[in-house]
Amino acid sequence: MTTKTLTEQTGARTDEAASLIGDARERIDALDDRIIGLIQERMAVSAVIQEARISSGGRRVNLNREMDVLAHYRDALGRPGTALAMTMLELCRGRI
Ligand SMILES: C=C(O[C@@H]1C=C(C(=O)O)C=C[C@H]1O)C(=O)O
Repeated sequence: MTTKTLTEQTGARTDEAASLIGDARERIDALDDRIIGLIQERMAVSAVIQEARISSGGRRVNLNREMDVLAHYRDALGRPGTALAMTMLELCRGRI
């Protein structure tokens, strides 16, 4: 097995930049772990709401609420925020 140098792994052209990128990527990996954990927590909370609504005779999906969630993400992150929220809603309530 050949081990790549940090410079090869990062695409940087100097050791200084490679070191900075290596450190920053560790932070990104840690942030991604937290984001994934938060999404999983959100999925569990969303499931509780959906089950309560279905048990009460209602529907799984509530489109008015989903519009508010989409607007929240769009206002914070712009147009890509809408796409992100749509993916997250699909994770939380499945495809409709
Ligand atoms: C969680 C709910 O149920 C569903 C899931 C939603 C979500 O994950 O944000 C939003 C609306 C509903 O389609 C809710 O009504 O709040």
